[in-house]
Amino acid sequence: MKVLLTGAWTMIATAWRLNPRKTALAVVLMTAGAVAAPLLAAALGWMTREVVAGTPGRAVLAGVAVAVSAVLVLALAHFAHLAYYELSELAELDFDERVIEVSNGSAGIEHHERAEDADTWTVLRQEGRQFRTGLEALLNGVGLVLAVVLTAVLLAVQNPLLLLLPVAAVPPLLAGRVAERVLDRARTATAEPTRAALNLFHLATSARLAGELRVSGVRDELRARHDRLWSRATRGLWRAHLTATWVRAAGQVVFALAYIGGVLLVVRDAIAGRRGVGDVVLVIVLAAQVNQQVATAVALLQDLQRMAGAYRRLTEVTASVTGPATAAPLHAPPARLRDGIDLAGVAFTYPGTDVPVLRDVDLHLPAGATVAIVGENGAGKSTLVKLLCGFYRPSAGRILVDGADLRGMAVDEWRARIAAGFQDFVRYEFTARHVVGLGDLPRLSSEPAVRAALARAGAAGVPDDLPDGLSTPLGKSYADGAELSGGQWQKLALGRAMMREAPLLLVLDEPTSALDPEAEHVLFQRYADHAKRVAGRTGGITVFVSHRFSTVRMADLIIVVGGGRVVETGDHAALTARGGLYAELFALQAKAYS
Ligand SMILES: Nc1ncnc2c1ncn2[C@@H]1O[C@H](COP(=O)(O)OP(=O)(O)OP(=O)(O)O)[C@@H](O)[C@H]1O
Repeated sequence: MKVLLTGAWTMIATAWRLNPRKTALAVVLMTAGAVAAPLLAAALGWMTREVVAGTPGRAVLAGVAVAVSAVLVLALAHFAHLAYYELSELAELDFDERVIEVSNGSAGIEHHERAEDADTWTVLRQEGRQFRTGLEALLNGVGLVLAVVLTAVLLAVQNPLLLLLPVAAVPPLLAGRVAERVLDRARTATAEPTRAALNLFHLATSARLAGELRVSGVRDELRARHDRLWSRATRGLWRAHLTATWVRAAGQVVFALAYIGGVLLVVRDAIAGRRGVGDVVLVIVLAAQVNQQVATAVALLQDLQRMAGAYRRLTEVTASVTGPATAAPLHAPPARLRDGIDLAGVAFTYPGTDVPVLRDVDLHLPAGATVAIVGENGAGKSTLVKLLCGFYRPSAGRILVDGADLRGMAVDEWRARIAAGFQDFVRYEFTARHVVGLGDLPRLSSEPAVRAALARAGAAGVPDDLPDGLSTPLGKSYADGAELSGGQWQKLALGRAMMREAPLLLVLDEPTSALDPEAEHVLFQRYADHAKRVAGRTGGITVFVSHRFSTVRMADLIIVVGGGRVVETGDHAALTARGGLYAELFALQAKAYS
């Protein structure tokens, strides 16, 4: 009940915050429309009484009352729709924005890894779409409460025993709540196959992946898997719907019996001459309305419960993402790096798994250095980079920035001093200028800054190939959006990473995989020169992950990762002379190219 009231309150408060005038109008119209229904029953009873009594003048008056209340019942709800339609659009948008904010508002990204949170996100994305129904239910509910009160008064005047009718409405209400809980549990339980099926659907319909899917001929396989996942999800939901229907039906039977009893009570009074025909008509219509009110209340309660559930999930996920507030004051990153970054006994295990991905990592990344991380697939290179960016906290050990623990540093401020380019970069469908400028928000639209960043990324020529230069909208979101090649997208993403001119840490995690080795080599050479100049001022460290040894060999320090441990460190000359894993990998690649 508390969840329900909190959800209802949050909804009405949201609607009021978004547009108080429309909220008030919708409440007034909905309430008046709902109250008009019992008034219609009263007017019908009155009209019947006047007709039976043979008073035509009063009967006509009562007829007008019947007509007016009938029109109000039909028309007011319709006008209320117009008022809350816009409100529900705004409220849905507001809900989506909160989900986006929570999804991206945390320091780390663990909440995207935990399976139980992933299920909550899936349900949240779906439930957000139901906002319209939730708000409509709430507004209807306000009117319904008044209508129920008025109906109860009219029934009590006829026979106090008839007040048991609304009481008999309680079992269907409770049954409705139980049924919704059954459905809610099923929705959470089937979130995993639903998420997997949606993922397959996006994959199978993505324009970007269409080529690979065709060549590998996996269409039927994907369809079969999609089918199996949906069947699993639907089976679970169907079973829950069946149970819910039985539970609801049992509740409704209780009310149906009470309804029959109530009508018989007044009919008996009428036969005994204690009541007139008008009273019988009134009770028959009112009792039917009580039935309808109960059905509406059950439906509204379900909608409200679903919305309340969505709010509860959002609140829970917000709390789990934000975590408890840290008591100790956080320190700011240094203005410039003097010593560098140290990793002391660092180990890391991904949330929800129990195999450590990194162990016993002790490293010193000197200020101003260019550092390459190499190793075989799955060795832990990207994980190391993510720890440096503060996406995750080490499970053991410490990362020290000029001696200060990263754990105690204000993550937002640390991020503001980092620039990063990843293999999985974002294809923002904005103008080319903004696609790059987003790398440094204060200079989002600055043409000189964007061009300089593109030059550092070896991508100065990309805008020249676009119909409207940097002003060209990119991607399929626009009718006239230009579509870029994978390499062009990657170059713009690299430009974005280069927007911050003097970061303390620049991480490049295979951001050049779509470029040819020579282009990658030239780019790193150019960037390393720039980095050296900037490093003189800020002591900034460049860390890059690459499988190409022609690039790697340029680094001041090469870190070789193998099986979750650092197996070798040194520069190219020292490592080749050592004849270890690096020398082996280097020789293998050199042979492949020769
Ligand atoms: N989000 C995650 N959750 C659980 N395990 C993960 C996650 N990301 C990576 N891993 C595991 O951690 C190990 C190291 O992955 P990582 O991405 O750091 O390797 P990598 O050296 O960068 O590999 P590659 O060269 O293929 O990019 C792998 O075994 C991988 O399965």
